[in-house]
Amino acid sequence: ALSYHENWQRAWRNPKPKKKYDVVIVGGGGHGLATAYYLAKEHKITNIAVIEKGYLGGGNTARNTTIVRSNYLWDEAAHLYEHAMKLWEGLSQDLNYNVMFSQRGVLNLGHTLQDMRDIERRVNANRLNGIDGEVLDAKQVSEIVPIMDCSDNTRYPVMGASWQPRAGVARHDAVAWGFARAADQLGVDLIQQCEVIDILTEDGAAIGVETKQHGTIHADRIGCVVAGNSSVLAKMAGFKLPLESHPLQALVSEPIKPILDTVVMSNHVHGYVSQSDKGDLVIGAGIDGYTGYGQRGSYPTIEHTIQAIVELFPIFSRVRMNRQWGGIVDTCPDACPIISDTPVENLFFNCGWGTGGFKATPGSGNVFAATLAKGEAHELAKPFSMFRFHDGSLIDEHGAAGVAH
Ligand SMILES: Cc1cc2nc3c(=O)[nH]c(=O)nc-3n(C[C@H](O)[C@H](O)[C@H](O)COP(=O)(O)OP(=O)(O)OC[C@H]3O[C@@H](n4cnc5c(N)ncnc54)[C@H](O)[C@@H]3O)c2cc1C
Ligand SMILES: CSCC(=O)[O-]
Repeated sequence: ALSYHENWQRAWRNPKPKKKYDVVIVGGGGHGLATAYYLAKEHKITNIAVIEKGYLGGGNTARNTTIVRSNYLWDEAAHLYEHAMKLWEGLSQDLNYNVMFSQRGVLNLGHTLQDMRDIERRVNANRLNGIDGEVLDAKQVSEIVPIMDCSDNTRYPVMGASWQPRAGVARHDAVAWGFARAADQLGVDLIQQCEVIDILTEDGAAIGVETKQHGTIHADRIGCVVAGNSSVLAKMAGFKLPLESHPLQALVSEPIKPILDTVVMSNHVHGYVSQSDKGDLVIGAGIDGYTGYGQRGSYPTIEHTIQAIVELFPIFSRVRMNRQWGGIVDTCPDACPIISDTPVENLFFNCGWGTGGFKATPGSGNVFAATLAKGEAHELAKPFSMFRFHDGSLIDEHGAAGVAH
C-alpha cells in the first residue's frame, strides 16, 4: 500500500521545471492553482508552471476559516464574489474532486441600530444584484441558532442579522488539491519547494524569474499570486503596492458533537465561529494590529476572541481549544483585492485579498486567468486595478469584510 506521501506524490507529477513557459504563476495557493487550471481549461494555454516556495496550498489557503459568501455591498465587489459563488456551486463536479462546499448559510450579526441600518442597506444592495439575502430580527436569528444568547442581558444584545442561505464553508485543502490535480492533468507543471528570489526584466518588460532551487525560468507572462508576500515580489520588480501584511489568527477547539450547523459572524463583538465536519469549532477574529510575517498565534488574540465567542455562546464556555495558528494577510486600504497589470509589461498581480480571499478562490483564478490569457483586465477585474489608488476610485468594503482589517 502506498504511504500518504506516496499517494499525494501520485496526485500530480512534481516535474523538474523547463527553461521556458508561456506563463509562470508565482504562488501555489488556491488562487494560483485556480488561475493555472482555468488558463489551461478555458484558454487552452497549457505551457504553464506554478512555482511554489513551500508545498501546494500551504499558505493562507491552508490556514483560513473557510467561510464562503458573496454578500458584499458595492456592485464591483458583489459581482466578483458572486461570480466565485456560482463557480463554487459546481466546483466539485468541475474538478471531479469533492471540495465539500456546504451551503449552510452565514449570519452577519447586528448589535446596534447602526449595524441594522448597514445590514438593511447591504441586503437590499445584494438583492438588487441577484444575490440571496434576508434581514432577520433577533427572534429569527434565535430560531436558526437556538444555542446563541439572543437575550437582552448581554453586553451587546443581538438585534438581528443578515442571512445569506447559499453561503457556507468548504474544505480548504480539498480546494487546493482539486485545482492542483486538475491543472496537472491538463499539462500544467507544478513546481514545489522552489522559491522565486527575483523577477527578471529587460527594457521594462518581465522576461522570467530567478529561483533559489532551479535557477532562471523564462516566461512570456508572469502572474504573481503570493498573498502576504506580494509586497516582497513587487519590490523585486521595482514598484510598491498599497498593501500591509498582517498576521491573522484562527483557532480550533477539541472536536464536539454536531451543535452548530451554520456560520455566525459578529464584527461588533469581534469574532466568528462555525463547526467543521470533524466537529471542531473553527474560530477567528480580526488581524493583529501590527504588520508582520509571523504565521503563528498569540495569547491576547485567544483571550479576546474567546471572550467574544463565549459572550455569544455561553454553552461553549467549557470547550477546550486545541490548536492555534496565523497566516499573513495582504490587506488593501479599501479591503478590496488587486487583480491588475503593473508598471512592468507582461507582469500581473492578483493579491490584496486580505482576510477574505478564500471565498473568492475559483472566481479570482477564473478572472485572473482571463486577464493573463488576453494581457488585459477581465471585465470583473477592471475595477480592481492597482492604479485605482492613483485616481482615487477605491471601493470601500470594510463594512462587508468579515473581520476588522
Ligand atoms: C487565519 C485566516 C483566516 C481566514 N479566513 C477566511 C475565511 O473564512 N474566508 C475567506 O474568504 N478568506 C479567509 N482568509 C483569507 C484567505 O485565506 C486568503 O485571502 C486566501 O486564501 C489567499 O489565497 P492565495 O492563494 O492568494 O494565497 P496563499 O494560499 O497564501 O498562497 C500564496 C502562496 O505563495 C507562495 N509564495 C510566497 N512567496 C513566494 C515566492 N517568493 N516564491 C514562490 N512562492 C511564493 C506561498 O508559499 C503560498 O503558498 C483567512 C486568512 C487567514 C490567515
Ligand atoms: C476571515 S473573515 C471570513 C469572511 O470574510 O467571510
